[in-house]
Amino acid sequence: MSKVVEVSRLTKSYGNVTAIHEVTFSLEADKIYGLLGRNGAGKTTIMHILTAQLFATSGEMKVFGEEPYENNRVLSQICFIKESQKYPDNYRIIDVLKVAAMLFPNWDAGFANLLLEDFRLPLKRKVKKLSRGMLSAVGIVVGLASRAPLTIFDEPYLGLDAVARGLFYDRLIEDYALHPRTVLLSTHLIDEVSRILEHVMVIDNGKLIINEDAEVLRGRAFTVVGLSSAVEAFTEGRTVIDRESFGGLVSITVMGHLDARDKKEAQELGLEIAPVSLQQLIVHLTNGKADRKAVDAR
Ligand SMILES: Nc1ncnc2c1ncn2[C@@H]1O[C@H](COP(=O)(O)OP(=O)(O)OP(=O)(O)O)[C@@H](O)[C@H]1O
Repeated sequence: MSKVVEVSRLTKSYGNVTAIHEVTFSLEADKIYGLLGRNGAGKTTIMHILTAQLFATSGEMKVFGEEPYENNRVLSQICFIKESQKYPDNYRIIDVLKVAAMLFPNWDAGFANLLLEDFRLPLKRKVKKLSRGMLSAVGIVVGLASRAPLTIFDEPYLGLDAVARGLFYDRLIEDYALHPRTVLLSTHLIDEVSRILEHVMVIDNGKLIINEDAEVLRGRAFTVVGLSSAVEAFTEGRTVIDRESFGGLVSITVMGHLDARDKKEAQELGLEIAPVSLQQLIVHLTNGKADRKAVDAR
C-alpha cells in the first residue's frame, strides 16, 4: 500500500507549550481517516505541519515521498479546508471556484456545480455576505470538487445544519467510491462521522493515543442490554465505560472482546450484545491521563 504521508516523532512546541509530542503515523493512499481529539489536543497543529504552513520543532515528515515546504509538486496535490478559511473581501462564490479550478489539477467544475445546488449556494453572492453555515458549505464544495489526492478537512462544518452535514457525508462517500483519494477529517462529531471513517487517529494532549482501523477499534468494546440483574452479573469484573438504564432494562458498555463462551452465556441470559459507539469508546479513552489510556488502548 503506498504511503501518502509518513510522519515520524513529530514535535511542535510554542515556547513552553508542547502542542504535539513525538507523533508518528502514516496515511495510506485512498483511505478515509478521522483525526479526533478534544479541544486543544493538537489536531490543527498536525494539519498545518502536513500542509507546510507550520514548521515542526523536530521530527521527520514526507508527503508524497517528499518534503512539502515550498514544493509545488507536493502542494498541488493537497487541498486543505480550514474551519476559518478567509477569502478576499470582494470575492463572490464564483470567484472562489475560479481560483480553485486553477489551483487543483483534478478540479471537476461539473461536480462543483452539482454541489452548489445541493447546498443551495448563490454563485454570484459575495462571500462576506454569506451566513456562517453557507461559508462552511463553500469550503466543503471546494474540498470535494478539488478531488485532491490528499484532502484535509479541519472541522469543516461550523454553522452547518444536520441536513447539510448529512449531505456532506453522502457526497463524500459517493464521490470517494468513484474517485478514491486520501481524506483526513478532523471533527468533534464522532458519532456522525463514524460511518464514513476507515481509520481512526485520536490525539490527546499532543500525543497520538489511538491509531487504528475503525472496525478493529469498535471490536475493543461492546454493549450489553437486558434485565438489570442479568446485565450486572454478565459484566461483573469487566471495565465499564458507559451505563444507561431505562425502565427495568440497563445498557452497559464494557472494554474487551467476546469469545464464544461469552456469547453463549449472553444468549442464555437473554442479553442483547451490540457494537460500541466510537464516541463512547473515544470519550472513555481520552477522559483520563493520556499515558495510561495509551496503554489501555493497545
Ligand atoms: N500559535 C500558538 N501559540 C501558542 N500555543 C499554541 C499556538 N497554536 C496552538 N497552540 C496550542 O497548542 C495546543 C494544540 O492546539 P491545536 O490548535 O492544534 O488543537 P486542536 O486539537 O486543533 O483544538 P480544537 O479542536 O479546539 O481546534 C493547544 O494547547 C494550543 O493552545
